Amino acid sequence: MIPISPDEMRAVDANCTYFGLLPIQLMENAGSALASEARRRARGKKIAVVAGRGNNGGDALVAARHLADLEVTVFLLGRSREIATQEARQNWEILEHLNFDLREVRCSEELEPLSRYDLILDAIFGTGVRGPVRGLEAEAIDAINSSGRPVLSVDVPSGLGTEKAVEPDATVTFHRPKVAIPGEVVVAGIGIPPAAEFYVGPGDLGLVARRASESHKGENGRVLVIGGGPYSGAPALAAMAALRAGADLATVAAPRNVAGIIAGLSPNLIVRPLSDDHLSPGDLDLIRELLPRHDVVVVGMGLGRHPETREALAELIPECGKAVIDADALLPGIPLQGIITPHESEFRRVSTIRVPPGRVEKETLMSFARDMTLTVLLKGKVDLITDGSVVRGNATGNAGMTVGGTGDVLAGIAGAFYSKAPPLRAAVAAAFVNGTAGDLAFVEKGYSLLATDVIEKIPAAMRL
Ligand SMILES: NC(=O)C1=CN([C@@H]2O[C@H](COP(=O)(O)OP(=O)(O)OC[C@H]3O[C@@H](n4cnc5c(N)ncnc54)[C@H](O)[C@@H]3O)[C@@H](O)[C@H]2O)[C@@H](O)CC1
Ligand SMILES: [K+]
Repeated sequence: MIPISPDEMRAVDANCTYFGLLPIQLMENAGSALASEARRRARGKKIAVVAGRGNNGGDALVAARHLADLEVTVFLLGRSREIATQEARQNWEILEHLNFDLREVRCSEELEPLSRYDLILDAIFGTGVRGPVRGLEAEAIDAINSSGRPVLSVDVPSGLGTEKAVEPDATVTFHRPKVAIPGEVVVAGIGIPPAAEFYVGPGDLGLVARRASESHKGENGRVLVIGGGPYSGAPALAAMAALRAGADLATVAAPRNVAGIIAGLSPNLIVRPLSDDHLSPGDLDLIRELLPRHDVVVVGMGLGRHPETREALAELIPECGKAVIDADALLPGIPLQGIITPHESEFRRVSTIRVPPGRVEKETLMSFARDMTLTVLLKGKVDLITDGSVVRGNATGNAGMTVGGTGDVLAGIAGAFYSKAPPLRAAVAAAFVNGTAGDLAFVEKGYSLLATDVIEKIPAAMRL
């Protein structure tokens, strides 16, 4: 089984909630699995639960209820009114109502009896531990380690990754192995089906959209859009979407015939006119000047098919660093890198793989991405996103989004996220935000929906 980091696990949990699989259900499953393992290991009836005030403690409170036929004592570190989550509090209150042996611990002396138990469940901290462990929690870790009794850690040994951690006999970890747990590890399923890790949700957004409150202008992404020619709206949509998705700066490099129109569309955009009515090799010096001042290049929308444009792209794209490649830049023979955002016929064109309509299989997409060292976001009813090793699906979006321009919006959002996150995470979150913004716009506009309506809903989609 592939290990999972705390951040990724938090994203899975958040997505489960979005799909209606609630934390209280997962906690019940976790506590039940934990109780089975504890029962298997306990050499006697006396079980001590040492619980912190987060959900890790909550898991162990559930286990205490499942072990009610044994002699269970719960040591809660701190006061019950300080329990941090609704789910853990609810489980504490059940035990209180049912008169379980509950002790609110305020100093480490109250943990001395630990050496008299047959098994200790360590549930002080799980994946939510932050910074150094001090005070009562540190003393409780010492008390567990010096108890001389068998210890079963819940999810991860408490304090793992900090200077002070429990050294258990074994750990029951939930769903998937967590990174870097030493010693014996038992992985317990908690009812999260593979589909809950395949489909994209707001947890994926959490993995890219965090912004440090003290960040400066430019630190949240500078996106250069290269597009336009036959079309003027496409690059403007991509650039506006990048700004709404959190980029600090969006520059559009566009052919001179449309540069003025684009600049007139929004005062938020910086527009650099190219030398001709299409992108040509003569523009490369200007673009090379712009590249170091941007983090990501979003290229292709509305460029048209002039042979000189093709020549310019072939030379330019390998110099772009992080690139989101879309539409008219998706041609065979033009080098690809970073993220590509084809719909199905563009995918056929660029990959030269013969697939019947509606039949791009996950495996085909993955092996193409792997061979080309690319992240592919294949737009469809369910978008498929892969970097060749992981494949994800995005089911947000609606039939109203077949209107022109929504693909440009998606590429712009992907550009904004790619400035801050690795390509797979950026593409996954962009697909979710674009589709969700489209769904919010559809509620108001129905089939009259326009790409600009989708852009206006990006902020609401990002608040999910
Ligand atoms: N969220 C979910 O859907 C699920 C979570 N689960 C459990 O929840 C755990 C994560 O729960 P939480 O996110 O509540 O976090 P934890 O229970 O790991 O710990 C967080 C608590 O400890 C406090 N804390 C953190 N660092 C501290 C430090 N250095 N010193 C003192 N106090 C500190 C926090 O203020 C918070 O109250 C997982 O490990 C797993 O056991 C499971 O119930 C399964 C489902
Ligand atoms: K723990």
